[in-house]
Parts: sequence; C-alpha cells; structure tokens
Amino acid sequence: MIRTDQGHVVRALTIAGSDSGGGAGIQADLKTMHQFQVYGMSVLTSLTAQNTNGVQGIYEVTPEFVRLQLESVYTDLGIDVVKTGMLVNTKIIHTVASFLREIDIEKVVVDPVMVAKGGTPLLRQESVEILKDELLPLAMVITPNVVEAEELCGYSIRDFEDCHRAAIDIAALGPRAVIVKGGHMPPDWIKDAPNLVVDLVYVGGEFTYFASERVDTYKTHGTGCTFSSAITSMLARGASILESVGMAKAFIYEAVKRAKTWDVGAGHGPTDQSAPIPARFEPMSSAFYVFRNGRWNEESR
Ligand SMILES: Nc1ncnc2c1ncn2[C@@H]1O[C@H](COP(=O)(O)OP(=O)(O)OP(=O)(O)O)[C@@H](O)[C@H]1O
Ligand SMILES: Cc1ncc(COP(=O)(O)O)c(N)n1
Repeated sequence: MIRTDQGHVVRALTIAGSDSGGGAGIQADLKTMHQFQVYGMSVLTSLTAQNTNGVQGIYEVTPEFVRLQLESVYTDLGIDVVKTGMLVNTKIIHTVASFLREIDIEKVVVDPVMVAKGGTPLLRQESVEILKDELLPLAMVITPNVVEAEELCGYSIRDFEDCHRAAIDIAALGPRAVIVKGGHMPPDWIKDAPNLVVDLVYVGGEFTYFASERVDTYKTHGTGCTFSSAITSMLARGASILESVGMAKAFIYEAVKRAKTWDVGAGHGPTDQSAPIPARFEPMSSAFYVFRNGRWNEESR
C-alpha cells in the first residue's frame, strides 16, 4: 500500500451500493482502489441483487445504519478521500452530505449514479434536486455520463458543444472539476475522430479532453465506478485533478480492452480491474490523446 508523506497508509472510502455480480458498485470500487495500492473502505447504502443481465432487486439500507458505518470508519481508520456512488434516496444523500460537512474533507469525488445499464433506476427521481443542493457543493470532482449531465443541468444535450455548456453549468453548482464521460456519446459527436471515446474535463475555467480508442465491446458494466474510483485513488495518492483523470483514463481503457474476451456472465460483462496501472498517462502513445489549445496530441501537463 502507498503511504502519505506523513507515513500513514493512504485510505479511501467509497459510499455506494453493493453489486452482487461484483462488476460495479462497492465491489468495482474496492478492486480498483486495491489495484492502485490504496487502502479501500466501504459504507453501503444499498444491496442490489444484480448480475450482468440486469438488476433483479434493490434493498435500501436505513439512513441511521449508513450514519453508523460512516462513524465506525471515521473514528478508527480515518479517511483521506471519499468517493460516492449509488446513494438511492433523499435521506441517504442528506445523511452523507451532513457527515461530509462535519468532517470537512476536501477530496470528494461524486459519481452521480442514476440508472443501471439495463435501465433500472438506482436513484429516486425526486432525489436529484437534493443531490444538486447538498452534495455538489461538497464535491471536488463530479463524473456524470451524458444522461446524468442532462439530469443535473436540466436540459437535453444534443452534441459535443452542449457537453461544454453542461459542464460549465454543473460546475456552477459547486464542484471544482466536472468530467462529462464519453461512453454514451454517439460516434459522430467527435468530428475529427469518430472512433475515439472522449471524456471532457472542465476545471479552472479550462477544458481538457482525454481520449482513447473506443474498444468495440458490450462488456462495459462498471466502467463508471471503475473510472471514478481510479480518479479517487490517484487524488488520494496526491496527484493533481488532471493527472488523476489521465491515469484513470489509461486504466479504464486497459480494463475494458482486457474484458473484451473474458467469459464472466452472459450479459454486459464487467470490466477487468486487474489491468496494470500505467506508470504515467502517455498522451503521445498510439491509444491515448489529449486535446488542448486547438490540437490533438499535445502534452497533458
Ligand atoms: N468502449 C469503450 N472503450 C474505451 N473506453 C470506454 C468505453 N466505454 C466507456 N469507456 C470509458 O469508461 C469510462 C466510463 O464512461 P461511461 O460513459 O461508460 O460511464 P458510465 O455511463 O457511468 O458507465 P456505465 O455505462 O457502466 O454506467 C470513461 O472514461 C469512458 O471514456
Ligand atoms: C450497485 C451499483 N452501483 C453502480 C452501478 C452503475 O454502474 P457503472 O459503473 O456501470 O456506472 C450499478 N450498476 N450498480
């Protein structure tokens, strides 16, 4: 495990739902944190009966028990960075936000999980407003996909230009960095490079674009959880926001590529978090690109 400059093991907490199939949620988060050599801890908000074919059932943990788990972790182990995933309902969001305010933690990554791949809602519709009001002001980084970005900004996103507008509007709700993920963007949105999957990052008033080749596969269950946990782990290790996103992007590309040929489940198979973590993000290599100052393939930092 990696240690901080002060000599203690780097500790990351995920507050999320359980995926019995092991591909997304708490399980994907902990596997990813472990791969990044960060000590992973978990507070469960819900249990899903889930596999690669879909979600068969959801059991919601009480807000009181969520609170108890948070206190157990904080009072003994300590927390360097927090990631939130499936938060299910208004009371749990309120409980989590109150706790984060109390401990006054800087590094908070919010993955605003709303719907599972097969279409099952993982957050109640009426809870989106409280997510915006209570949790977003506490976030250092938020990682919506296009559909989640639409819910947060309140209008439909029809092209890549709209993604920019949405990122600016979501940043106005509080997060220091907004990452609009490209997994669900239609290929023709990226004019010069239709076979790339591009994640748009808005931080410090500037846009940076992280792109990789799009792996031709339907086995992408858990990509969002894995990507945000990789960012969380890198932030915990002391990396900057852009460095963290770059490393996460390189990692998720490998994790999706490796899962393409494996035989885990009959449906939307999970990503493979045993992929190696890159030594650093390589913007000039064949698979990765960064777009800045009007050109592809410039140095990322
Ligand atoms: N086919 C693919 N090839 C390479 N990278 C991908 C692919 N699909 C998604 N990614 C990457 O995975 C990460 C998660 O993106 P995505 O938009 O799929 O998130 P998500 O919608 O939250 O995930 P999910 O669909 O699993 O809920 C992003 O970095 C994205 O670029
Ligand atoms: C418990 C749980 N949490 C999150 C997701 C979304 O997964 P993804 O990482 O694919 O966005 C999921 N399907 N189940």
